[in-house]
Amino acid sequence: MANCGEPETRRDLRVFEDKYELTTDLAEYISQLSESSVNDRGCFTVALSGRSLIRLLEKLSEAPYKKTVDWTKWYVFWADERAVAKNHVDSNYKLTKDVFLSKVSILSNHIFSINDNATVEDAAREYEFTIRQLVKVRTIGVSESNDCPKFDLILLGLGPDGHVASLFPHHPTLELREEWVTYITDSPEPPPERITFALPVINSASNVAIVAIGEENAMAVQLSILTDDGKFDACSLPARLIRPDNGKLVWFLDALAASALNDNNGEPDKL
Ligand SMILES: O=C(O)[C@H](O)[C@@H](O)[C@H](O)[C@H](O)COP(=O)(O)O
Repeated sequence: MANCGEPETRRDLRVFEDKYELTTDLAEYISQLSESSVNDRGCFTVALSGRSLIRLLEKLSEAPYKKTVDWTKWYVFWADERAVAKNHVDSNYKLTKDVFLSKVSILSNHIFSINDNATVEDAAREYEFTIRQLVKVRTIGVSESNDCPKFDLILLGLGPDGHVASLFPHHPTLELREEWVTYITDSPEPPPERITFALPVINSASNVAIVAIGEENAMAVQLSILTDDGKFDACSLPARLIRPDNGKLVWFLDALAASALNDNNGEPDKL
């Protein structure tokens, strides 16, 4: 069993009555980060993942955000993608396009989807190369502590097994330190072939949000946020390894996903 080290517990928890309240606050959070990044750096780089999480982004295509967000300054990436055609129902790109990208005015040359015409190995290498070029010209920032890209925001869904992006429990990808983008061919959830950001890239972001909805995620949420007792194997729960070096981590939870938290191991913000 690999030992990935144990993150210190950091809790910025936002717990909402239901998915609708969560969606409203998430949209506001993203729009505020977009505004501050555009003010500070002239652009906003965001990497997406998840399925239900991506569906929540539809809120940003509605009033007031459709008009108030400076979409032309957005650069969109995927923290993970499935190795399927871009028009396949399982494609994260397709889902994002259908529910969000097709409804806002992000420039098409600012949308960095992953090549669906290459092997996963080549697609991962190509994607990392693209990101390296954008870091060179500082469209994507660079981490102060290593040479990793510093995305303004990385949005992560959470699987009931504690996976984030396509980083699954006990998978060797959790050990990667040099690669920025990697691939797997043995995903425990279909489809088996996927491309994913490695942990150092996620942990170099300025902001990371983990979004979990529903009772099926309650145990993974509880174990991810649980105070370290020194014995917990973090690699059994990749979400525990999300610890931005210099950035902020926020958990967005609906009441069902937060239902296994209690006063001893979590103190959700009162909203
Ligand atoms: O392509 C994927 O399968 C996703 O990126 C995946 O890894 C996701 O993060 C979790 O399955 C939970 O996602 P949701 O909670 O957003 O559905």
